[in-house]
Amino acid sequence: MSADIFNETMKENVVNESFMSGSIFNSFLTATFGLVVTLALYDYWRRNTRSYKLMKNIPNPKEYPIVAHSYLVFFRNNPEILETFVDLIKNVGETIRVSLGHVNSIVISNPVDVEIFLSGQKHLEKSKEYRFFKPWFGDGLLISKGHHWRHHRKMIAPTFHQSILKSFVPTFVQHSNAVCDRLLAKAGKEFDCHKYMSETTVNILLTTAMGVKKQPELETSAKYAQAVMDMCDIIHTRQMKMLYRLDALYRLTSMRQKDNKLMNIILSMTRKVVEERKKNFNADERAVVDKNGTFPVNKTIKEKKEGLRDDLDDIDENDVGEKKRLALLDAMMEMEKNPDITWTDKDVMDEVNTIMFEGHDTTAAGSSFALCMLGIHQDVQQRVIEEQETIFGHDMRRDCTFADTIQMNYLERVICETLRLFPPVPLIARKAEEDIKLASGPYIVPKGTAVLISQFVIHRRGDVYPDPDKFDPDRFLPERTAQRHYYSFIPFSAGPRSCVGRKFAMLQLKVLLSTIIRKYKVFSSRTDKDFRLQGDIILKLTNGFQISLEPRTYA
Ligand code: HEM
Repeated sequence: MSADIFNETMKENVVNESFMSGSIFNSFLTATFGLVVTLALYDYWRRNTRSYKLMKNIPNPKEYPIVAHSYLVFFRNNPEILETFVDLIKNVGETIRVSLGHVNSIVISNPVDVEIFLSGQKHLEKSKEYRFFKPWFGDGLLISKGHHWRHHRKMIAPTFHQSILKSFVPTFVQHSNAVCDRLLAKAGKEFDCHKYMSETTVNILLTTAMGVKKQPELETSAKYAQAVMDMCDIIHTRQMKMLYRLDALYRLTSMRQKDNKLMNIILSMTRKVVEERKKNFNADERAVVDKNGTFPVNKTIKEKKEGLRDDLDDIDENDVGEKKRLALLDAMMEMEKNPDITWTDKDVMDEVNTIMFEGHDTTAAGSSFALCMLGIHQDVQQRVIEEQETIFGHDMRRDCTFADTIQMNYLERVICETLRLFPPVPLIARKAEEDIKLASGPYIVPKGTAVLISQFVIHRRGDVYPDPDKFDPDRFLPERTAQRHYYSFIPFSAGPRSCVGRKFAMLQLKVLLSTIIRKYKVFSSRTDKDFRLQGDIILKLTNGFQISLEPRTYA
């Protein structure tokens, strides 16, 4: 190659390169300009939606263009999100607007507003955030809507009739005794009681509502319970973080692979339960024959304030007389066989998955928090044991009966106070079915908005509960309860869509705690100021439910 040709080629290369880099630069500029214009248009659109304009006057934290309030959750982990949320309500107000990008939600914490959304038949649909449960619960009670929900609620609520619950008590006792035996190995040491409580509550559900006959392997129950907790962590992250909300992006993440593995563990366990029950199903053998129809607790139910009554109260009061009654899974098997009732295999699986989750993780958290509280507040524990002594007399080791639980008024107050301070479900959400004016202020909630109701925040309102962080079970003395707005204590939600298992939960908690407390003195080296709370679907302690136990001795 001659020098001239070489120089020419070099010149051409330089020109080409500078042309190339110039065109890359131009493309970059065009793309950046395009992105800025698109984002500006998006922000203009976001601020001009009907929903945004109607909610503009609702107090809210500092809002940035495009991301709006998303920055509040961007770089925060789940425990930090709960803290941020509580601080917001303290600093911004009892009612706040939170906009994650263009998705506007309202957080309400005044009981008069809460009543609007929970009582009555209007706002029964859950907000869009519940859709992340769909692969797990299908159309189960917790997330279903419309006619499907009404039909299922009507069929399932009677399976929690008092006569069925009464028949569960010996099984509650059996599992409570079994966990006490296992806890003996931990006596004198500090340990996390949550694992023990969740194994127990999983096994209780399997052997009561699900009718499993063989005592389940503890390892299987523990694996299921852990998978449920990890899955809740994932769902909570998807609810809070914009990037994980989009299915297309979520599919590309490593979280999705973990999600698949966890769902496998969860669904294979519930599938096995249903298959086994189908093989051994005999309705007559399992039926509870209810001859009495009514129990003394009905007195309390009748005295209950009108605003808090729900279908469970109606069923216990009105569905009386001699009847054969079936527990949940058996009742669903019967419905499936009945040509007059629409009930499919999928309906059975959806409800089993829903109730296995709702029924165990909540009571595991409730009992673990209660044990921590008893360990911290020795004076309260002393009153609990004195009440147990008046009920059990000189036979503190005997099994607890349904009649005993009715006399456990102080223990019931301890459970209520625990659920007030540490509601296992710290937040629920409904979809506004029409434009609604709030009762507490000049605010409009537009149709379609997600209405977030935080039990955690409502239960700690200083104007409703003086010295709100103090653990004081006597707040639940009937005369003190009567002075509060009835939507100011809603651990089980309230109204037509309240927790269908609330009576099951209260009975189980009484039997479990009464059995443990009669066998062990509970201690804690912490105070509740040391608690590191995490509110991902079910309230937990990231630093563990640490307690220690000492066996009680009786003469
Ligand atoms: C301390 C224990 C419990 C607490 C604090 C609790 C709390 C709640 C709350 C707050 C809701 C409303 C959820 C929402 O609107 O998003 C709910 C619904 C529900 N709970 Fe519970 N729950 C407990 C125990 C149970 C048990 C033991 C079962 C079943 C055996 C159960 C089954 C359900 C079901 C099926 C729903 C959906 C009801 C519907 O939408 O019609 N829960 N629970």
